[in-house]
Amino acid sequence: MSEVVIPADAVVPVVASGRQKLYRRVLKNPMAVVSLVILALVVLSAVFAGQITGWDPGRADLNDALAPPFGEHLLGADASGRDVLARLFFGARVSLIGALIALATALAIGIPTGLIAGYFQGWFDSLSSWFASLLMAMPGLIVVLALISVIGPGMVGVMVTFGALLSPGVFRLTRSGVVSVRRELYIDAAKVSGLSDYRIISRHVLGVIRAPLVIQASMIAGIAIVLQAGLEFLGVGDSSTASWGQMLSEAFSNIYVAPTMILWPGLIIGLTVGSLAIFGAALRDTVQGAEPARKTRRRKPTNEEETSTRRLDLSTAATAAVISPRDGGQEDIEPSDALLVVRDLQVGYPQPDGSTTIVVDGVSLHVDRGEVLGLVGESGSGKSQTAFSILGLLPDTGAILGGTISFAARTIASADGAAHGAAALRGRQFGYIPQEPMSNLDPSFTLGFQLVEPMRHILGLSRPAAKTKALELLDRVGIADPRRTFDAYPHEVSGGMAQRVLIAGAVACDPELLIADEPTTALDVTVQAEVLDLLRGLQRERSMGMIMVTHNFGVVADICDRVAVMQAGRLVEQADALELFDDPHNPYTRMLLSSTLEDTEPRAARSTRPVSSRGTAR
Ligand SMILES: Nc1ncnc2c1ncn2[C@@H]1O[C@H](COP(=O)(O)OP(=O)(O)OP(=O)(O)O)[C@@H](O)[C@H]1O
Repeated sequence: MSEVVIPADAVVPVVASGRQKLYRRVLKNPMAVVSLVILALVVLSAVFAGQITGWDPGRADLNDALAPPFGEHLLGADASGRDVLARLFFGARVSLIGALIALATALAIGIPTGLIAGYFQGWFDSLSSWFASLLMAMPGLIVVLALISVIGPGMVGVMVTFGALLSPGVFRLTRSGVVSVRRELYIDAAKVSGLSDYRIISRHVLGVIRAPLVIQASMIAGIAIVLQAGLEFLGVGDSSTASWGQMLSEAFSNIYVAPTMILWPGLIIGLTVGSLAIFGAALRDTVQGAEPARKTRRRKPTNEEETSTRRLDLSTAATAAVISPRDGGQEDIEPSDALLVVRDLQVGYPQPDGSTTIVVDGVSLHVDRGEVLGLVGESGSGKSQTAFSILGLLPDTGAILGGTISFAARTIASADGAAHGAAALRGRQFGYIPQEPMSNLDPSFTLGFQLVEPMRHILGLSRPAAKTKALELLDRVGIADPRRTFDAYPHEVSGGMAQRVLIAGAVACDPELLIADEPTTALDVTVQAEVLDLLRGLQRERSMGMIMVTHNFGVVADICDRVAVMQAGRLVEQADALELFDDPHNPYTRMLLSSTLEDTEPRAARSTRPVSSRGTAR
């Protein structure tokens, strides 16, 4: 069976305003317009075949046998005296319905299996990929001929079989499209906002493969028409109904007597299949031409970060073995009413050789209500892995190997895998602010849609109520023109605005715990301070607990009440922020402090902070 190949770079989302105006751009392409007109004429002639020709396609009159064109019969009559034009138009019905059946079957099998395999992967992916390869290796025509000998020449059975044999192409296209986006940060962001897998797949993933699927569908329809005509030509179709393949076969038998007879079915098959292919190509060109480059998942470190990391790397070896008196960050004063408690957390990645890479080891910390905990350390020290463990968003290859995580006195994660509470808390009690605002927004949807959707799903708000709340939130996070931003697509706003939108989204469902993963790193320095002010303001007015993941002690000085310092997956020191700045015990902490603060002063004076309920300065 011939495979329909869509180039990998066609697997791109139809985005932004491009999506709205796609049909307009397609209509500006002359090839697309011509092919659409031809396809429309074929469809109309099939639908109104009886009215247009006035002839019964099965009515034979030997007096008219092989009558020439432009007489009583516009395109002449065949060897049995049947009207060629009527048979062409009625034959179009057979071809179009056959193509639709094959197409529907291919899409019905290929799309769901491709979505599930690409999104969830695992055993289903392996099994379905193996099965798709098996189907593609089958000689399609022979399978269909064998089937016809068993079930007879009925069109439905034959075209369903064609569709099933063409479905691996759809499966592969869908799967590769899903795989290319499933690791995108905006998919993680959608998970964090509490959306179910079904909603993420239907809204964020399916949108990416919509355009390439349309292209693939046009090609499958063309192939189905050709294959069906080929079968009819070989005489294995239903001879009682007029069809293009049957007309070709009859014309071929009389080619020396009436050579023009072969022209009409050949022409209409060629025009229809060619138009489908040209329309698919025009659509692909339009989509690709309009596509802005998709942001990559991983951000390139800034020069400042690179320098900082290099500085840290030089001194890490010297400090690695030293643990301070406030060592290991082990919690000896964990309050009984703490909002979040992490005890002896160990996270690891099993390796193919049977060993396990431990990336977080024995981390214990807590966050009180209304408290900001800074989680600090150099790149690779395990900050994000700790945060993702709390959010229940570790990659499939990673696992919690030891310890527990409790939220509001309920265990939500443990090494035995018995507790999986984080998924239910995401978007509700847990809010998350990511590092790279742009990558965490789906380019296919407006910012407003991305704010409203979780609110409708999680808070059960109506669309107008969710929109009103979204506009209020946009106003609260300092967006100058909330309505315009609400209707904008991610590429139409600046990084700072995008981060404000994500902050609005993170607090939209009134979370109790906000986890901010280096929320200012990707922003311009002038915007960083404003975003920190905003976060601090929101955190205070809502009394949220907050974990601020950062490598920057300037940020800690600005916003954190307590600090936990991580090095190589372990906590090396944990203390009140004031104490830590005044008297860092651990050499690694001292080295971090000196490397971060050597060029800059903390922006806010710490003495201006209020005193928390636990008596720690903020
Ligand atoms: N999917 C993964 N598979 C294996 N190891 C991983 C994976 N993700 C992260 N790690 C490892 O876990 C360790 C901790 O990574 P983590 O992302 O938590 O660091 P980080 O302190 O947040 O750094 P950064 O500030 O650069 O984000 C690193 O050594 C990293 O290589």
